[in-house]
Amino acid sequence: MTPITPTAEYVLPTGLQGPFAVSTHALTKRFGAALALDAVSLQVPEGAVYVLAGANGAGKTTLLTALLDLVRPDEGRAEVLGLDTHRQGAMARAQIGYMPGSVTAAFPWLRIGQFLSLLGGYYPGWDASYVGHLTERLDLDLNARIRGLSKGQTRRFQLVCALSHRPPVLILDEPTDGLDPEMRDEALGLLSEHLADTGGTVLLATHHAYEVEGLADHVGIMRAGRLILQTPREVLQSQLLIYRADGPEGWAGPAHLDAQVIARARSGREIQWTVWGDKRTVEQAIEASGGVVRSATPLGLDQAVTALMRTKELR
Ligand SMILES: Nc1ncnc2c1ncn2[C@@H]1O[C@H](COP(=O)(O)OP(=O)(O)OP(=O)(O)O)[C@@H](O)[C@H]1O
Repeated sequence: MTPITPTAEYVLPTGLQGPFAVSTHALTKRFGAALALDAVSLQVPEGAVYVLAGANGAGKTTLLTALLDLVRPDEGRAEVLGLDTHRQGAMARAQIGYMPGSVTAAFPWLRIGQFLSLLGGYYPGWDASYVGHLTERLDLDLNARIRGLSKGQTRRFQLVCALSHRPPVLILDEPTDGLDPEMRDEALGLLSEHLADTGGTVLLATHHAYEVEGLADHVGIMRAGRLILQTPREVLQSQLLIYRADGPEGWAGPAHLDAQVIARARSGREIQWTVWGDKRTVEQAIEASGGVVRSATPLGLDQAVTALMRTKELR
């Protein structure tokens, strides 16, 4: 099959409904000449597991760090649970469990247990037994010094720090990066338990959407500083389908589809379209052109994200 990259511009609806646990309003950030965030208006509904995808350098980390007020936007503003992330930064951060994308951990001379005791002092509802449960599940030695941790151990330690105070909002930057498969499953299991216990909201950036296939219910895709799409998962599944169809010798499919073709491929007489649009409308267009639709199937989360990331332009 030879995929054909479309050249048209696409307009995809968002359809997101509030209240939003995290929202940004035309957030813009420049690093010199580089436009890292271009008027980003993110909307993460309360209780959502929102997956933020995008190629390297798309602006995901800049967006997440702006929510922590670690990066100051040039324009626009952001809110977490209704708190302005700059003017009410300390209050907003108290609501957030944050796992950074980098493996650098603070206070490298401390032991894990010492650091967690220190952290607990900032949270009135700190539950030491829950923290013990987290460190045990992620196989962390409380006596280990932070500076001596491997990359994967540091990532596990960072995840414990993010979850330990049971925050209502989790912001996780590549949470499984550096984890071996067993620890990745353990980490995702803890995340799932956290969600069941707290009913909280998760915003996570990842290059591996398949890992959160079972958790994610909202998707946002960034490209070159722009949020080119954000949508509930069920909209993705009902609107973005792969159509497999064939027709008589020489059949090339409908000249025009009243929907947005994300990708096309041909194998012998079978043509495959990845299309965003109303299923019945697409099927009727294929049939009207003399084709027979053999199947119309939704894409898995990872497939959908990859297909949408590859399109030339989404607005
Ligand atoms: N501190 C900085 N100074 C200068 N440019 C920066 C800085 N931080 C980010 N950038 C630039 O901003 C853009 C967005 O970077 P960002 O790290 O947010 O992307 P990303 O989507 O998280 O990428 P990745 O998937 O590789 O982690 C890139 O062009 C990057 O080079």
